[in-house]
Amino acid sequence: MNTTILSARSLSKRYGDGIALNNVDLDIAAGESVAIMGASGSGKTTLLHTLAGITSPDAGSVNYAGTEVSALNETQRSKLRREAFGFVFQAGLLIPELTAIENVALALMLNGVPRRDAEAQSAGWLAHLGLAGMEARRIGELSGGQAQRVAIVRAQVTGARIVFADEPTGALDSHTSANVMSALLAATAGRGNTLVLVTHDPTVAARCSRTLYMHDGVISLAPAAHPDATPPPVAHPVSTQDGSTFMQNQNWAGQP
Ligand SMILES: Nc1ncnc2c1ncn2[C@@H]1O[C@H](COP(=O)(O)OP(=O)(O)OP(=O)(O)O)[C@@H](O)[C@H]1O
Repeated sequence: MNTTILSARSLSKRYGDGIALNNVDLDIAAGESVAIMGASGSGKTTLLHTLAGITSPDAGSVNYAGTEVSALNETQRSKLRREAFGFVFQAGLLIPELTAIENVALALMLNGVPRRDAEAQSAGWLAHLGLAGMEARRIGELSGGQAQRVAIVRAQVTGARIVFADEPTGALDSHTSANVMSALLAATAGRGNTLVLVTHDPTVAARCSRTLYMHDGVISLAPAAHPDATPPPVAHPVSTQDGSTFMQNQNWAGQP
């Protein structure tokens, strides 16, 4: 649980006169689920994209499992993203013209898996996340929660060691959001992989093993006095399908 899989050192990123990341240091261990909260514009998405090698920092470095991500060229970074990382975003990255199974299988086929194998693996994973019978539906024929579960399957079907999620439950009602979070945690930290997610929702953050707060491009362990950063309730242990449980959200024990 203590093996660092992703670390950032002195990350800085400016957009014009604005500072999106200001000298950020962060270590994330394999198997952790880390929630990033903070006010709008505080730098959460910039941090997520910089950790994932989508955005290049102006200064500082990101290291993934011994690889200096910031030193890779775009082709190498894109290969790393395809093979080691998965992504779940609020609006989804799903292709509406394709069916659920085609969306998932595509991720495998891009990594060289033959179509027949890709579809067989995808069908297994879709069933695992409660989507059996929906394989042939196009994305528009699924509910928001079902579509997000397809996005989760697609993000981790390639064996992603880290899944980055930006507001994965942002468009969902609270009941569906809780179900999608269960699926996301079971498919990532529940399998020993890592989840880094951005959320405005304290109940979503409370399901993760650690919550970080961003203020003006800086990370802290405590929320600002801002309505977006209301402390989450102490987390309940989350059961996985294999009967184990996730850690509680530890930041809140005994904190004001
Ligand atoms: N591509 C860009 N061009 C210019 N400015 C940007 C760009 N991306 C982000 N910014 C600015 O950087 C700052 C941090 O943005 P970021 O999207 O990381 O914040 P956030 O905390 O994720 O916000 P939100 O919760 O609203 O999504 C903001 O001031 C934003 O306007």
